[in-house]
Formats: sequence, C-alpha cells, structure tokens
Amino acid sequence: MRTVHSLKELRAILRGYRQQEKTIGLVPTMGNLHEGHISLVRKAAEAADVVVTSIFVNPMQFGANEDLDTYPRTLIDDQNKLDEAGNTLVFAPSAEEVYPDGLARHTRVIVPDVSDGHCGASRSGHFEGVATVVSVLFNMIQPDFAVFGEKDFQQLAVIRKMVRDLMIPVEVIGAPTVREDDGLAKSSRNGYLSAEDRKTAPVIYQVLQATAAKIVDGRDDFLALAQEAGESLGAAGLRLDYFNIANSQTLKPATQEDREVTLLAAAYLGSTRLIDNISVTR
Ligand SMILES: Nc1ncnc2c1ncn2[C@@H]1O[C@H](COP(=O)(O)OP(=O)(O)OP(=O)(O)O)[C@@H](O)[C@H]1O
Ligand SMILES: CC(C)(CO)[C@@H](O)C(=O)[O-]
Ligand code: BAL
Repeated sequence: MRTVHSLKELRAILRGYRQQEKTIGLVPTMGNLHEGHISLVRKAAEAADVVVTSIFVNPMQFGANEDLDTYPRTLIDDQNKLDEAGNTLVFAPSAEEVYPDGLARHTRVIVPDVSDGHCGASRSGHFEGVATVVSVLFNMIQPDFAVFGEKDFQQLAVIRKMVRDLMIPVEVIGAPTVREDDGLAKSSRNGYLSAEDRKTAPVIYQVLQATAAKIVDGRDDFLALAQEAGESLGAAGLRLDYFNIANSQTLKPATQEDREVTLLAAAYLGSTRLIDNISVTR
C-alpha cells in the first residue's frame, strides 16, 4: 500500500486507476485509526475497486481552545492497520497542500440549518471547517463513493446536505458506530481518558439506550426526556454539553409527528469531550 503526500502524485496515481475504469472510494479521517475507521475502509471496499483513506488533522475545524496541537498523530501505526484492512492508498497531505493560500484566505463552505445546534452550537465554525475540507478532499480525489461514520451523526447530515446542495457527484455512504465491549463508541479521543474516566464513559451510551427505550415505549415528551437524560449524565459524573432529541433528517427538535428521531449527546469527562447518538423509529 502506498502513502502519498502531494496532490500531484495522488492525481497521477488516480489517473491510472481511472484509465482502468476502476471506481474509487474515499474514507476521510484525521488518523489515529481504530476499528471504527477500519469498518469504514471495509465498507468502502465493498462499494469501490480502489480505497483511498485520507489522513489530515484539519486545523480549520478546531476551535481556538480545542485539541489541535495534542491531537494524536500516528501515521506509521495507521499505515499498518490500513495495510491489513486492504486499503489501496493513503493520502496524507500537509496543511500547505490543502490550504495553499493559508487558512484565513481559503474559500469556505457553509451548510445552513443542519450545522446549527448540537455540536454546531458548542463548536462555533466547526462544521464550516468540516464541510470545507471535505469538499477540498472530494475535489482532490474525485471519488465515486465516500464513507462516513454515524458516530458523527451531525457531520454525516452536513455532508449529505452539502453534496445535495452543491450537486457534488459523490455517493455518500453512512456506516454504523463501532463500539467497545462495554458500549462506549470507539473514538480517537477515548485515548485521552484517565482509567477512572474510562470506567464512567459507557454511561453515555447507557443513558442513550435507556432514553431510546422510553421513546419506543411511547413517551413523546421529548424535552422532558432529554432533560432527565442530561441529569442522569450529570449524576454519573459527566459534565453535560447537550442531550437533544431531534428529527433524524432535519436535526431540528423532535415533534410528536416525527417517526424517525435521533438522540444526540455530548459530554465532558475531565477535558475530554465525547459524543454519541442513537436513532429510533417510533
Ligand atoms: N466508532 C466509530 N464507528 C464508526 N465510524 C467511526 C467511529 N469513530 C469515528 N468514525 C468515523 O471515522 C471518520 C473519521 O473520524 P475521526 O478521524 O474524527 O475519528 P474519531 O475517532 O471520531 O476521532 P475523534 O475522537 O476526533 O472524534 C468519521 O467519518 C467518523 O464518523
Ligand atoms: C470528516 C473529517 C475527516 C474531516 O476533517 C473529520 O471531521 C473526521 O475525522 O470525522
Ligand atoms: N470526528 C469529528 C472530528 C472532530 O471532532 O473534529
């Protein structure tokens, strides 16, 4: 498996694949790969002949007080994992390659509505950074398919809308959340947790499941349910960012008419911010 860092080299290789009429699947990541990412690579390989995994810790999507500098960068380990998973090519560009005129002077993509609320409310500018870098990666690689995890549910909704609105000819595929045995969603940021916080972390999924069960049992007082769930997280020692119950498509607050609702949660353990979600059909 090859790793390339420059767009020029990437395009030369991809041209060869296209001449052979091979389809291309893209898995965008920020590296520090785990089984969640590997499941996306496998899904991409089911859809496409060639799988490109991009590894780029995108400075545009990090807030001033976030973990851009400390975000784990583990390229050699990542390459080994991707090799075993049958990935074809790794694209690991520098910030200069992605943002040649610098971050401040780069054209930005804003995706209205679905970027609002949830993580968008607490991470100002985050989804603008995500939509911008994903559109740059789409143009660099021009994949037929791109796979994203449902763990980042709002991100997936933002990318689906961006692709629809800008008529980008890429088929977006969502992949289910891969979890640890105790239910905690796998995430690069789990590595920041102390041993004690790691024991508490599965509470997020437990509270999501318990709240989803109440909805399946017929409760539809969504605001009260979300508040109770937030209090349960607080009682377990997490610092709540949000617990919301939303329409699965629009991500607006759920109403009694909605058949598909998604429960989205974000909470801190120490300085580590974890997110998770569950979707329910009523
Ligand atoms: N547990 C998981 N199951 C399925 N997909 C996942 C999982 N974790 C991450 N992904 C997906 O992998 C892609 C790259 O995500 P990213 O590199 O940010 O990983 P991450 O582990 O979520 O990192 P972070 O801790 O920064 O959120 C995204 O599409 C994301 O939704
Ligand atoms: C999609 C993504 C790779 C864009 O930087 C990132 O937001 C992520 O890792 O989910
Ligand atoms: N997994 C989403 C990337 C981020 O948290 O910045």
